[in-house]
Amino acid sequence: MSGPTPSALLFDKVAKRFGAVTAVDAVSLAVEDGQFIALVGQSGSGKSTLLKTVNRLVEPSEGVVLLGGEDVAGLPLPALRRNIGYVFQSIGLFPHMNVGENIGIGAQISGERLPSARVSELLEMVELEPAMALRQPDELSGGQRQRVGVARALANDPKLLLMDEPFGALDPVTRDALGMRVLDLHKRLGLTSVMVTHDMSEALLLADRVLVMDQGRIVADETPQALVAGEGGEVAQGLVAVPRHQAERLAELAR
Ligand SMILES: Nc1ncnc2c1ncn2[C@@H]1O[C@H](COP(=O)(O)OP(=O)(O)OP(=O)(O)O)[C@@H](O)[C@H]1O
Repeated sequence: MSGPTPSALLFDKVAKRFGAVTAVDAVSLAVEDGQFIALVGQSGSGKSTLLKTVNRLVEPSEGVVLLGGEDVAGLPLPALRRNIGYVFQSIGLFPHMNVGENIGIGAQISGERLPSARVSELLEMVELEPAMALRQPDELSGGQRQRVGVARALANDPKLLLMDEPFGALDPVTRDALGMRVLDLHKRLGLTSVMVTHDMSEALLLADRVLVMDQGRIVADETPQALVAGEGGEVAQGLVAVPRHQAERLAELAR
């Protein structure tokens, strides 16, 4: 008899200490297949550290992270990272490689070559022209570079997409457009997505589940609807107050 389907991602009492600093403090959490999670919280609350325990850019001091029921600590790093899309703010495109080569870097590391038709398909997914494949990264705008970062993260058809402040450096219009695009891809490709963001309004508008971190712990785990309705406790409501006050001030201007 087979047991229940394992969670897409499970953190079991995960802790990470850097010397005297406890960055992540005994976090237990299950992320189910197809969820879009936003991880919010003030600077230094442990969001990035928790996210990085999944692809083992950070090794936990205690606890385990299970990906589809498998302990990530027991998986060979290349195989683990091939199955996880990872987008981060500084993107990290290789300057001496063109866009197509950057998108295919994962395949190249595995000794394979991403077919140019696949590169074109990935560029179209992020609303870039296929001809962009031949450009160098320094010939792109910041928004275009970040789109290439998303295309690269999706190149190997991952089931899990991790994003660490993916749109943090973008202007608000580009940020909004790319966020909506990623949400569309999340649904269309059947991804499970976890996004770290400072921006509560971005979290409320994109995610179906918002986790609030404070001093290494998850202090709220709510739907956007519940947060907007005032649930989640003090820290969460402190963050929700920012977009709420902005919306009220904008409404004042319209009167
Ligand atoms: N490699 C490291 N060495 C030492 N301390 C670290 C390291 N990485 C993170 N920390 C510390 O761990 C704590 C949590 O950091 P983390 O980057 O996870 O927070 P965050 O919520 O993602 O912050 P931000 O939103 O500013 O990126 C901070 O006190 C930070 O200084």
